[in-house]
Amino acid sequence: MSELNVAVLGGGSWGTTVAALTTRNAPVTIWARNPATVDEINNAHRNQTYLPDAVLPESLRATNDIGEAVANADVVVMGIPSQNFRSVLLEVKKHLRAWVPVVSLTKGLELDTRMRMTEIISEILPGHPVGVLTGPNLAREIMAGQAAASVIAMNDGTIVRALQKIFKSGLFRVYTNPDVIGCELGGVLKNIIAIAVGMGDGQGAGDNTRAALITRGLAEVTRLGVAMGGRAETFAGLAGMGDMIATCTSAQSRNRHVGIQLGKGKTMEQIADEMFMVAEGAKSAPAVMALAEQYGIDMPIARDVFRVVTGETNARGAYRGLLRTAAGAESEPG
Ligand SMILES: NC(=O)C1=CN([C@@H]2O[C@H](COP(=O)(O)OP(=O)(O)OC[C@H]3O[C@@H](n4cnc5c(N)ncnc54)[C@H](OP(=O)(O)O)[C@@H]3O)[C@@H](O)[C@H]2O)C=CC1
Ligand SMILES: O=C(CO)COP(=O)(O)O
Repeated sequence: MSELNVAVLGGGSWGTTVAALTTRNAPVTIWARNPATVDEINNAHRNQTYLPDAVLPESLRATNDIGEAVANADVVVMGIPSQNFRSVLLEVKKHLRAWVPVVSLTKGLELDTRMRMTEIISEILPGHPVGVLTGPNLAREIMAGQAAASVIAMNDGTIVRALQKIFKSGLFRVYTNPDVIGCELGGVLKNIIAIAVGMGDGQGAGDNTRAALITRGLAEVTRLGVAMGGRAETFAGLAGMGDMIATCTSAQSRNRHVGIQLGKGKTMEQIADEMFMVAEGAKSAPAVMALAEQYGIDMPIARDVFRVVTGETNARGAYRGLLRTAAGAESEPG
């Protein structure tokens, strides 16, 4: 057992899962804003809303006092959706000791600024080591005891190895990677492609179509990711292709679910009304398109998802449009 105290912020599906996994290696306090969630984790060792079938470790302590969670933390883990990330981090800043590493679990961009979560951390907490934990990691499956692999990405080679030891366990293999930008963008951008795949699946598209969308999707995600400073090989690894496959093919994916509902003819408003969990791809699509324009990258699949989630067209129209696009060389966009 490590002596490092870990604070996980966010009592949703993934925050709770990472907190539960990490109790195997370190003392963990999870902060959730909802007192009922805190009470349920502390007393019933469950989080029924987000992880209905899971029993949580008794050693996992929950609080809704952010200061209590963070003041003695040696590592802070942020499991907060991207549009709320900054406001929670500003609260963290009031209580955090100097130089404590901050790890993001979040797979989205801030809409107003187009910033990655690690950029927000560096802006608000300058000097703190910053990393991401990311990969093909569907929360419920991991809580059900299925094996999975993930990547902890950080620039500092010494700290990243210490963090690897905190997060890894028998069925949860954690690899290190120095490419923070590539790993983070792999997690963000695959969500948009999962919506596209869902849109096809919702309209009854075939397996060949799904494979084509995933492959061409990965190509456009890689082009933007490399232009923004990520390494091409990262997008062929767990944080890129791995997460793309899991999210684009899983019945558990919220982003793919949004796509399926769009494919069946529902509007984003109807889907959002019926969903209580976050689907980051729908939120981040405008920021992704703005970045594609800024970096001069053609992203036809992401563009169609953007047009559907913003109501400019519907899934049927977008799908027909994709089929009308003339194909060039495989190495080219389109
Ligand atoms: N679920 C998964 O399998 C995986 C998710 N991720 C990523 O992890 C991030 C978190 O997602 P996930 O846990 O799944 O989301 P969920 O939708 O399951 O839960 C979101 C959580 O965030 C909390 N929250 C939202 N806004 C605030 C706020 N302002 N202050 C405090 N808490 C807040 C919610 O609290 P409340 O309940 O009170 O509303 C809830 O506990 C996302 O970026 C997602 O892409 C990454 C890998 C896997
Ligand atoms: O990031 C995830 C799996 O790695 C979770 O995907 P969804 O948010 O689409 O459920």
